[in-house]
Amino acid sequence: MSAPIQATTPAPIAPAKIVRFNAFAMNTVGHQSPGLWTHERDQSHRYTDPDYWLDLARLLERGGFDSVFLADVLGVYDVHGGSPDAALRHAIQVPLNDPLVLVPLMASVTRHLGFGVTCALTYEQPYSFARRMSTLDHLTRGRIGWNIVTGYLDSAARNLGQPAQLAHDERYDLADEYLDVVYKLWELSWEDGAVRRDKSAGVFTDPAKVHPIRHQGEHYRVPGPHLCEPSPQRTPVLFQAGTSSRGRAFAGRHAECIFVSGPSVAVVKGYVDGLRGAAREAGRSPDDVLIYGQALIVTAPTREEALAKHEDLKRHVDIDAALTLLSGWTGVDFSRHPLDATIDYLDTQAGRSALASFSSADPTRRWTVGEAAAFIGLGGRGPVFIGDPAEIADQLIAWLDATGLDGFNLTYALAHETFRDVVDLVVPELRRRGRYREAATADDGPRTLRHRLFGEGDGLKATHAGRRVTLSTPDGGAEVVTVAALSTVAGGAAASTAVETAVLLDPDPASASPSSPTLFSLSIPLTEPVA
Ligand SMILES: Cc1cc2nc3c(=O)[nH]c(=O)nc-3n(C[C@H](O)[C@H](O)[C@H](O)COP(=O)(O)O)c2cc1C
Repeated sequence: MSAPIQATTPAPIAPAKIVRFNAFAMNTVGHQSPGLWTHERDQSHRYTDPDYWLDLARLLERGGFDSVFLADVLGVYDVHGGSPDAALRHAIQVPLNDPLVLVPLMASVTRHLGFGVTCALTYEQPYSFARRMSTLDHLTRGRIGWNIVTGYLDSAARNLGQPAQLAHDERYDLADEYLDVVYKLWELSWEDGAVRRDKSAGVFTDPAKVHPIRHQGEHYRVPGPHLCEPSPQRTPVLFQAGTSSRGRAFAGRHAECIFVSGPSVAVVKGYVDGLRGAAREAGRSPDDVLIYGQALIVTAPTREEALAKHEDLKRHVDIDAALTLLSGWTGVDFSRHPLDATIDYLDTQAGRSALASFSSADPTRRWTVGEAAAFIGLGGRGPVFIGDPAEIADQLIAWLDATGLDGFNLTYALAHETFRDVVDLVVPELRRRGRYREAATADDGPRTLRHRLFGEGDGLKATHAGRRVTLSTPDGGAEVVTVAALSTVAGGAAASTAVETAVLLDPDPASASPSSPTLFSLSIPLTEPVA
């Protein structure tokens, strides 16, 4: 006799992940498609015109993009041929204006779009930088993000008072301490209730609720307090884009959103797995980070039109310009190598991922210099998806499934035509499939960028719960703790007692090594008022 059939509850099916879009731009001509500025339809030569940026902001808002990511470097690309000539001739990220000042402009015509702005921490003191970010977080009503970079161009260091840039791993060590300082300024210096604006009592700020941070580290000494009152997010959403082993460790510790660039599923999947692993090692959930892969979309209403468009774009790629870009990214002067030479990996003091993505990151593929230049010529170091809107949606979803990405950091070939095609053709197709956020309605209140990305909360806690931090205790000792929720440390009434009580959960001396994150190494009671 057969066993009675038992009713089973079917396992709940997880809803399919939405596809996220981020727009990759820079306050310059061309950006990631060297040579394309010469195309008659490209508008990027208008980068000095405020309307150029206002139009882009309105377009991305209409398309429901998570954010616009504004890249930046502080030097010229002079590795190729040992001079800036090629960069100047081909407009390879020069001329280049400041990205930060675009933000209030673009924020003034949008309510939801986030801003991931690149600022190199290497050349600026954390105290003044923290104020600039707080100001922008106020002015955008909580939509600012910071792409944390340490730079990769020696030309930047030489112009900013250093003989050469710091060595690769040292830059990340510096960055860890920098983050330590700015977290303290943003999260711990002002309690939530510090600003009273009490006209009848004549008290604007309660001094008992504003604290020094007394940071004394290897590179920085910052007594505090922070100059700004708490902004909607306090800490801007933290973006990062390094995949070397040191870069991954840094990202695992700090990043909430990560950008990766790789030419194939194999390379990108390797990056994604490594980065999620690094988040786990830092005591966070691997899904606490959103990872966006670089990509270019070439689309049109029909497949034939899209293919023709792609052929037309390819005709404007300039190989010498592409090599100028690649040389700057990698620190290798590719003008000295024939186009048919194969690329091997070597450690340089520039960024390491760019070279690795055409060599060691995929051992099954050997790239020649010419192939790599042609590849990055259209859309930089990511794949190019070509087809009608349905074909594009299929490709995006297939990449998401195969790599574990959360979304795409979209480059353009033609400004702003490429993004307009995405917004008008691809976004509606993804929405039809339930794979894209719905259009914002008038009822959708403005949300902070962090809330919009992670679905809850405005503060760092939304993604940093679970991480381990080292606290210096008042008696000079150190204690490694797991943060249950950053709200217990960050601001508010709880902050005054958090150091001794709420935050000291799960002491874990095993991980108390010098490399442990030292997020809140406070050696002062948080209740201490400003002297
Ligand atoms: C998509 C993407 C965008 C980047 N944007 C910038 C940037 O705007 N400015 C900058 O100095 N570095 C930028 N970088 C470089 C990274 O900050 C980092 O230096 C690089 O990825 C190498 O890191 P790694 O050696 O740890 O792999 C970017 C990297 C990627 C992948």
